[in-house]
Amino acid sequence: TLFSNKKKKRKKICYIFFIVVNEFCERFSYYGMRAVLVLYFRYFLLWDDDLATSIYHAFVALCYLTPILGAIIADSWLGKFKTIIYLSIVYAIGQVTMAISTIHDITDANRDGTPDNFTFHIALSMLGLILIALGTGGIKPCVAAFGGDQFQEHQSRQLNTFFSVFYLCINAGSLLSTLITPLKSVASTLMVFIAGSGMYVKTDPEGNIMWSVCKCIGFAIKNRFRHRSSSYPKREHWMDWANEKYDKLLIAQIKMVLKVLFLYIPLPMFWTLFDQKGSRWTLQATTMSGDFVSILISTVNPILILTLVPIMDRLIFPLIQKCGLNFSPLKRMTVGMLFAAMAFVSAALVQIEIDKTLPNFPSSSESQLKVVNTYSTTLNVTISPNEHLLIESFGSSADYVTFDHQDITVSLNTNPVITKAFSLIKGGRQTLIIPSDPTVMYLKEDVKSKPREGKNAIRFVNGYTADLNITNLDSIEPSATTNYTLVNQGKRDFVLRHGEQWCEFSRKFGFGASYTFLIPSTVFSDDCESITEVEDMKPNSVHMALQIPQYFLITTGEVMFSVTGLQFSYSQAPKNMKSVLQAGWLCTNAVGNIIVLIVAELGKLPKQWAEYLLFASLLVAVSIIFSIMAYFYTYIDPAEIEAQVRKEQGLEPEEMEKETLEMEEKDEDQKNEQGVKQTKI
Ligand SMILES: NCC(=O)N[C@@H](CC(=O)O)C(=O)O
Repeated sequence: TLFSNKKKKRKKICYIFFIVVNEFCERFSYYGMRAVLVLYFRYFLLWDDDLATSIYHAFVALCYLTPILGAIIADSWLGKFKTIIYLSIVYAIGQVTMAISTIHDITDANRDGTPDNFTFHIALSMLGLILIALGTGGIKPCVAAFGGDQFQEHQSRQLNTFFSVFYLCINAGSLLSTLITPLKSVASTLMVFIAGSGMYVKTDPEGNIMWSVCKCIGFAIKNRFRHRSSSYPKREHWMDWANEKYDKLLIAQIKMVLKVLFLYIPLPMFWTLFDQKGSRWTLQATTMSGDFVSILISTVNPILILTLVPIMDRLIFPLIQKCGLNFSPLKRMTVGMLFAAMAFVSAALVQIEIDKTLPNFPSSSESQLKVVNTYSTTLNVTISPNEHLLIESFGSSADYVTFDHQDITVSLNTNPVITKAFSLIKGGRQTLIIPSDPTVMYLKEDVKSKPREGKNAIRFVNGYTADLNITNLDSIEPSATTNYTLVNQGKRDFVLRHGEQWCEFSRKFGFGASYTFLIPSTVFSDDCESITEVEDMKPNSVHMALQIPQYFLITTGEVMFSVTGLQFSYSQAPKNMKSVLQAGWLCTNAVGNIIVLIVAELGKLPKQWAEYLLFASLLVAVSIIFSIMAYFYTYIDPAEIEAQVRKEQGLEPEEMEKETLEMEEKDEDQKNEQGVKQTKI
């Protein structure tokens, strides 16, 4: 017996291995594609930021809505195993379609590097994304539930460990996807999963269960309405009004599912906060300093998951249990929400620090102006009505001057005095460039937000007497100013050239700054030494490491909330509705994403830190509601309830046991048979 038990255990570990590796590959493919999706929208399809972000969130929301479809197919029709296989094929076709849509040569007849028919690429990529959403979402509730199905009722500890390992694999896949190309992984996902085919415990679908559930609920509501008069005796549960027509077992199962789904109502709020990691927090990072921005953003969550899941599972939860505290799944989920709320408080504190260092940008009714003087002497600049600035040659005004009107007149104390009228841009920042010939002074528009991704915006004013060529920039005419160019952090070299003459100019950049470099007429004679720099926007000074606490808190929250939610959804579902409840759980994520979309569309509060605090407070309020709901929830053992109902229906427990034994034996025989067949092959 001992030998055969050990053998069984080894066999189980082996086929669980196929399932978790399958999940690893699938998540690798999904996250790898998702990581470059916004970039594809921005730089290939040339969509603006808002459209790219909205379509991205809509796609993510779709990926979490399609699980309902997958669950219906699995539980009512194909069974989980076949659903996973077929929808994985759809998934692979989606990835291939998406990949083809990125080949610009298909419509680039003139070979200029830009597709000629954007509609074709957009249509193809949208089709690809829909297929991917159908594939990834469709299989998602089935894979988790299918993994759970491999365990027997008494193996609840192993089941919990399975879900933790499952979650680890999800995040290992997502972590690695940032390093390797995702396409090949869909094919490997399928192969790994099929490889374990002969070993799995496959539960058969039980007819069109969803349709029966809907009909049964509909009948209960109708019947209750028909018997609304007080002369009819009350029933314990409103679903009991379906007793006249429907099987007691089905009604009991629906009651179990509805009880859990009701509990899910407040949960999308957690995901609303969680999903802002990829949007608001990423934007926050671009206003901070530190050279690990992209690595931090794409890897910190999975790395923390890989560390925290084992710590929680092996250390924290057992320790809490040892202290005699009952840290039930719903309590864990509540604490998870509170951690997410704390993460947003931490984000608000970081934001307050960042705000202290941010420039004072103009409001929509104001205009800001700075003055740069490349004239040969110091100038006294008067801007009507009462702004007086003294600006040295090859220098600038100390900071931007803010006006609440747009029409200004500028006077220079040259001989004769030069006066010129300008109209400023409302809500904009501009620089008045005074060239060597001040009569042609002109306005140049400045950046009015922090350069993206921690880059630096730089431009040059040519005070040299002839055209100049600067590395990577078009040639600049005398007295002209280039448009901004974005440069990365670190040391950058620029070569300035005019005919045979040249000099090299080096500059070390931080993050998120903006500079105007003034090139004097002596530039070649002093080997670029005399180039002066005007700081239009200071570099970011709050270090990105300050974001680590918020990532740590939200990931701790995720481990408590998401891993537990996954286990809870499986354990509280009746056998024939496991995938349906997994889909219900995933839907909370979809709704969370949709809320992010709506919030983004409605716009933000004027202060970002206030928005973070608002979200934190909302989640605290929601977690209080959830804890009250959880207090009234009684954990159930679906198998026990089903057995009890069967018993009430006249099926004796012995008969049931016999039936189960027979089924298990049949299963075992089937597997042995397949094993023999495989060996023969
Ligand atoms: N750390 C993100 C993560 O693990 N996400 C999971 C859970 C989910 O999105 O519902 C996943 O990608 O499956």
